[in-house]
Amino acid sequence: MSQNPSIIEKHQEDLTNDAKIREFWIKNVCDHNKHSNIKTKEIYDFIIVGAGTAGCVLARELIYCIPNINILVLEAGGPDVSSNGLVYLPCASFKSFEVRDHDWGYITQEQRKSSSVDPTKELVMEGFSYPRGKIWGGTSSLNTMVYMRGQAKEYNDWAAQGPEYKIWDWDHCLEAFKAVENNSREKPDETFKKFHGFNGLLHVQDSQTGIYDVMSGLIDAAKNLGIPHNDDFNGERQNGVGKFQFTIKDGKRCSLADGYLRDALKKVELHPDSKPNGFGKVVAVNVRSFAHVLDIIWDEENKEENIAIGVRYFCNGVIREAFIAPKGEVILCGGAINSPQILMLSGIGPKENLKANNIKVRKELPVGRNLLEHPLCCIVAKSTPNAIHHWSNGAEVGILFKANVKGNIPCKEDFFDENPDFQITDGFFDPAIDLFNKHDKFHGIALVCGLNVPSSVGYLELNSSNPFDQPRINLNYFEKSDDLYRMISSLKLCREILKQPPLSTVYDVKEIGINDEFGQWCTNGDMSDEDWERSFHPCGTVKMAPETKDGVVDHRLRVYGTKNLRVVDASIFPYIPRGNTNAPTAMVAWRASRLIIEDYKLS
Ligand SMILES: Cc1cc2nc3c(=O)[nH]c(=O)nc-3n(C[C@H](O)[C@H](O)[C@H](O)COP(=O)(O)OP(=O)(O)OC[C@H]3O[C@@H](n4cnc5c(N)ncnc54)[C@H](O)[C@@H]3O)c2cc1C
Repeated sequence: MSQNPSIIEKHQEDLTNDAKIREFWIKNVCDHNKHSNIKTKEIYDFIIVGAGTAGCVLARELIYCIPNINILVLEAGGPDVSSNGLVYLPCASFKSFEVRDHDWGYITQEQRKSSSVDPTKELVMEGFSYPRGKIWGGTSSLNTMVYMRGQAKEYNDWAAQGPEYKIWDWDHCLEAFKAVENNSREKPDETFKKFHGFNGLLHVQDSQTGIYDVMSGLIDAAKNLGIPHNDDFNGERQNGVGKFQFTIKDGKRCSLADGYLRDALKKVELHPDSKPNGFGKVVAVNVRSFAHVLDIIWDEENKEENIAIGVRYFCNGVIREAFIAPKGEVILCGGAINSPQILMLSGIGPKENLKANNIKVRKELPVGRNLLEHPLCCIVAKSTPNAIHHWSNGAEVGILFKANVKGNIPCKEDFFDENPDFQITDGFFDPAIDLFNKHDKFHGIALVCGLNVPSSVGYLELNSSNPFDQPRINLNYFEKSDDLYRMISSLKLCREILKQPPLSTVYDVKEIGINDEFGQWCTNGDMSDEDWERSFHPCGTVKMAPETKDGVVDHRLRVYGTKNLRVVDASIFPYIPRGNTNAPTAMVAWRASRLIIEDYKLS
């Protein structure tokens, strides 16, 4: 189909601005009847929606493992080369997720609840900005680069959902983690070698700044309280204090676009057509940038079966359609907010929400219902000037332990518990680095407390049937009071750490406050309410589980009640990993590639 060129020309400038795109969409594109003569017919073996963490791994694995196929990758954002290379700079990682061009610009819903501590008090959490990468590499191009997998236990919980889920037990997941990883630790010992991979395309390394004054001060302060040292959070045990490893290579961020997508793009072959003198098929991955997928195209001749045959997308002011070849699949890798949105726009989701938005229900499933997150609160302290290395990526030390459900300071047993549920990540800042944009007047430390196993569960739902409209993101933080008390327990621990030498003695560290309204009860009143609210790890919204247990995809990540349609990204996690979510998502994509390859070869 071709759009009226004058409309496109007129709006060309506006197409870099999200609000304008939405307006343009409503005025010119929404009316499908106006464009019923769409003619473009593109056919691919696989259509991957989203070139994020999962999409990049999947594209690379499929193109190298299945002969003679071609793949279309549709990415709503652009290549990761703009912003003067900002995304590559580890020390700018706390800036890169604020660059509007790379971000979907989501804002969470306001949340109101009565206080668990003082039920007469109503608490209001305003909506806050919720970064998600809209760029090659997706959120791996703007994240903080911490390499953390979580614990064997939770993957075994994934596998415990039924005999067929055994393909997700720790042994299978560890194989996938190792396949993706290329760890460059110097002189790794035998235990390290057992748990790590050295030939994958995702580069992982120790902190490039080494261990320097204030950072080692923080580690010593934690050790003073009896917290054991841990030199590998992805090894035998996860508890303790130590340095993280990072997805960095040669001083530059290694996103999954760097590691995987660029490698996939190297594979280009001309596969001869079977007909004499026939044109060959180009066997390659075709990445189309600024291509926003609107919905799935279904085979209308077999309505009952919900057979996905392609996708509709919006690119350069034109609606296009792309189709899959026989044996092909549509694979959604849009991440935990967008994959459920695309499913719902395509008629797969909770009946009430679809009907409320005039979307025909094809298959009723609890899409968007299991929104899992790691709530974060932040405690801030001043320190002596210039204690931070200017090349630091801001988050280098981790402290993992079991938090106390009654809100007490964790004790020695909690520090040695091998299933920690809490993660403190340091953030060092100085005016030059300006960690949160607000503490620009002093040098200091932020300890970011993250609840790794929250009991509260959120949900997301459509706000409208407009694919450019944001879905409503309801996080339901601290709905269950044990989450709040574990957070309070950990903030109290942070306070004790900050009082310890050498932080208090050598670096003159002094607490300023807890940036969390919900943490007020354990402060001494001297606090600020800014920035408490950041959180970065949404997952679970397209849950992998039996259909009777609120699953949306089965153990092979196929959407229930449909054909030729899978979801492969952080949205399929049935339970949230105890740690960060980039490595687990890449692992899921690698496992999924093996399942897809098996199914392709069998079909
Ligand atoms: C600020 C921040 C810091 C973080 N820090 C860490 C960290 O230190 N360590 C860690 O392990 N994890 C971290 N994470 C989380 C981690 O990066 C993500 O969980 C992970 O990248 C998710 O991968 P994904 O494939 O599910 O989604 P994404 O990587 O978000 O990929 C989805 C892709 O799909 C595209 N897309 C979506 N909808 C459409 C559509 N309709 N049409 C076309 N394309 C579409 C998007 O533009 C995007 O490129 C952080 C996250 C944030 C936001």
